[in-house]
Amino acid sequence: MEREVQRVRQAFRSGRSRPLRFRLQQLEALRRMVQEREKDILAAIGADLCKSEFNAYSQEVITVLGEIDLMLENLPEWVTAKPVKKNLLTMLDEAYIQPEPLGVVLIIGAWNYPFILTIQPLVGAIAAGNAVIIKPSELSENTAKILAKLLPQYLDQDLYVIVNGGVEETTELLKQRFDHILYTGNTAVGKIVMEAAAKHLTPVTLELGGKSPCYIDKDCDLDIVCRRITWGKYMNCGQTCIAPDYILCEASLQSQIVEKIKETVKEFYGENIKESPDYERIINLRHFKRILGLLEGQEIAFGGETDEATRYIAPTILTDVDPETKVMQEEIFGPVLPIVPVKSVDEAINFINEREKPLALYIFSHNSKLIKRMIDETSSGGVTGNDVIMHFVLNSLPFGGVGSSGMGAYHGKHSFDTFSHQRPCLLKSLKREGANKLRYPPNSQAKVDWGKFFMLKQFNKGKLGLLLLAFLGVVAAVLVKAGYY
Ligand SMILES: NC(=O)C1=CN([C@@H]2O[C@H](COP(=O)(O)OP(=O)(O)OC[C@H]3O[C@@H](n4cnc5c(N)ncnc54)[C@H](O)[C@@H]3O)[C@@H](O)[C@H]2O)C=CC1
Ligand SMILES: CCCCCCCCCC(=O)O
Repeated sequence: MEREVQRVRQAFRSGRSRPLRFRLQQLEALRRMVQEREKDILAAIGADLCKSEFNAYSQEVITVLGEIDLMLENLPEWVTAKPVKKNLLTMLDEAYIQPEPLGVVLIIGAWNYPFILTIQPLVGAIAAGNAVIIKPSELSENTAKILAKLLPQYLDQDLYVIVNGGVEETTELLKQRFDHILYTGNTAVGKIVMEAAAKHLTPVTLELGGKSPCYIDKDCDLDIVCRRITWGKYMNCGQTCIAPDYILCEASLQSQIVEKIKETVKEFYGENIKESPDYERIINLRHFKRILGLLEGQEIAFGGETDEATRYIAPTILTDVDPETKVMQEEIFGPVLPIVPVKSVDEAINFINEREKPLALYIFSHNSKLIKRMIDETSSGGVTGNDVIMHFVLNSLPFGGVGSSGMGAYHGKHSFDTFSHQRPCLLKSLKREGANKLRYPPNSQAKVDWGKFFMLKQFNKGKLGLLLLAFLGVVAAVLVKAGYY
């Protein structure tokens, strides 16, 4: 592993990942890969998660293509140095921020959206001029294999390297020195990643999980609310990090919510959900059994059917859920939707604030003041009001967690920034030494007074002095303009 990382570092040091033209070429090559090998990619995702081609395309491929297009369009502007505001001391100098690549980036992906969660960060890392080691999840083995086959056919083979394997390989990788690590996965492993990164002072972006609450106010259109929640909760069989994990609402709304979700499930997946090409399966037996364990002792208001052989779990709703039970203690990551009754919005806000900061918060209400109030009085990685999931899709919004749901963010320009160092540059002239002498020893009250004038715009010599100084300023400006200084 050490040799592999060294090889990538050597390639980075060659400097060829830096020029804008090269970055654009690589992004175009990646886009060609996705377009030319679309069938293979969709088949691999399909085999991992029992997902239809339509769903694999619309949930994973579209967003990646959109991200590449955005980079291709905006990269020339983003890589350009940005001049910054100057002060009196630096008004004749050049001052700007130059984004520069960080170096060798490690991207560790998760299995639930195995394509987008590795390729979307890769797009950002290439755009920012880095070399990259990509470690897809071993649980989505078909996607991991197809990526290992395709990426070297389209991208520079020394700069962008894929390493497949499990915990052992990831552990070995994490011993190496990187310039940034972006990890997507569960919070416990997030701590392992951060600990390993700390040994090299490597910055991390941690895209973790958690329990994302969904508050439903009684002032709303329940038909629409339930349709949107049904889509976001049962998409990918509930294995979405920003799926609404549980519902908070007044007890009286529960039965209507159950009825409306039930109707929508029928509308979306038909009478026989098992036959629906739009309904996925649980990734493996371990997760299947874990989710079944969460149902123990619960009041199942809808669903609950399971089939171990195909790892099928029906869209399920639990009502009157006790917050102390297991299903409310860990992220569900499956098609089980608990409803926890609360008496008021205040109680909902307290409920959210008493727990770890979630990755997403969803609030449904006609009352925009209530939505804003909940945003102001809680914290979460992101928020969508009156819908679910959709803040992930808008790539002008940074995507990431806060507290135990993660740190740092990516998507669009935010990815470019995450994988860049914003390098402050001040370029002075070797002339104009007269003004510089004010900061050299020996120091004096007069120099301090000049320092106060330049840095704090304070002048303590009375009105006459100020007038004189203004006059000198005008003379200096004229001289500068005329090129005498
Ligand atoms: N914030 C976000 O964008 C997302 C967060 N997630 C979260 O990820 C979780 C599901 O993913 P996981 O089951 O964790 O995915 P996983 O089992 O695929 O693990 C993710 C990566 O961590 C590596 N890994 C696993 N155990 C390790 C260990 N002991 N040491 C070093 N590396 C290790 C794996 O090789 C894999 O590449 C959920 O909590 C979900 O909410 C999932 C998708 C998106
Ligand atoms: C238009 C639907 C796009 C859905 C993409 C969802 C990917 C979320 C990744 C995750 O949160 O685990």
